Amino acid sequence: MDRLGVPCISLRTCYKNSLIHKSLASMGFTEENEVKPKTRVLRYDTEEDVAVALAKYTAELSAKYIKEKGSFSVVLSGGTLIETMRKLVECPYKESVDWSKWLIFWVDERVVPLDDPRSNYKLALDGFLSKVPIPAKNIYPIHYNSSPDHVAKDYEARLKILVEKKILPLSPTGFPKFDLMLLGVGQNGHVASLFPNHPQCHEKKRWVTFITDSPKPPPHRITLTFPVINSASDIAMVVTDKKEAYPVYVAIEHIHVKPKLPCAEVKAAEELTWFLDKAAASDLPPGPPLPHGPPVM
Ligand SMILES: O=C(O)[C@H](O)[C@@H](O)[C@H](O)[C@H](O)COP(=O)(O)O
Repeated sequence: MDRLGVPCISLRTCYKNSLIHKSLASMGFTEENEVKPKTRVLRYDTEEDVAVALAKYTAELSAKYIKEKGSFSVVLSGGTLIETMRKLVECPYKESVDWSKWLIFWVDERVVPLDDPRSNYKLALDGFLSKVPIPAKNIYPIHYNSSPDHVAKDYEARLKILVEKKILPLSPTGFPKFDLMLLGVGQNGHVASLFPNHPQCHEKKRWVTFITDSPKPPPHRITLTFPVINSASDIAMVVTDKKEAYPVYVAIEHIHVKPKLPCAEVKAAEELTWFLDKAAASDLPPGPPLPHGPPVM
């Protein structure tokens, strides 16, 4: 927060914006044609502030995408994200959001029955989906049926059918294009169920893959792959814990570490927004990051 209580946007973002503005102005574009910046870092004092900001951001994107394309596809993760989404199911958003146009997917799932307490579907159902009128036919859980490989193939096949039916658009990259992904970050820098030093991070063809030795329990998990994650239009990285301060720092400051941290590999097609509370931002330089380029490797 700055002294006026306004969340700090990274100077690097402001710098990028000013370059974008200059080049647009030289091409004769006006503010109306404004291009979104690629990355924003929003720093808040508390987790409560993050929850408030995340609800506003999500509701605004919902209105924008529904106006533009008639639907809003949202990809959820597990962990603390659902709890941080709590303000979205409260006034004014509970009433103002057009929930009938939402489509819900999961970026990852534990290979357990959907009513198992460890299931990301159950987590979202209990904390979010049961509180808003999203039509059941618009909710696409990752079904547990047999082996992790089979579950992953099944979800990929279902996504392909949605693309064929034009319920989901295909991005120019050849992967499905979701409107918004809401991701958490693990202490070891993982996102979704893509863990450092695991081959799933390098998958280039499959839309959905699986892991049977996840360092975060349970070991069997299904996950969307990076080509799908990075084809999403907007991505929010939501982090509100001191435990994740180091991976947040590595990703935002472009620090070279080996193995690479998955959270540093996330790129949105349009805009990546980091929502951080003070604890999650505590390894970043004080105040907004400096307007320099990535550090020399
Ligand atoms: O199912 C999962 O475990 C997640 O999707 C995982 O990627 C999670 O988002 C991170 O581990 C952050 O979890 P926390 O928010 O609990 O730190």
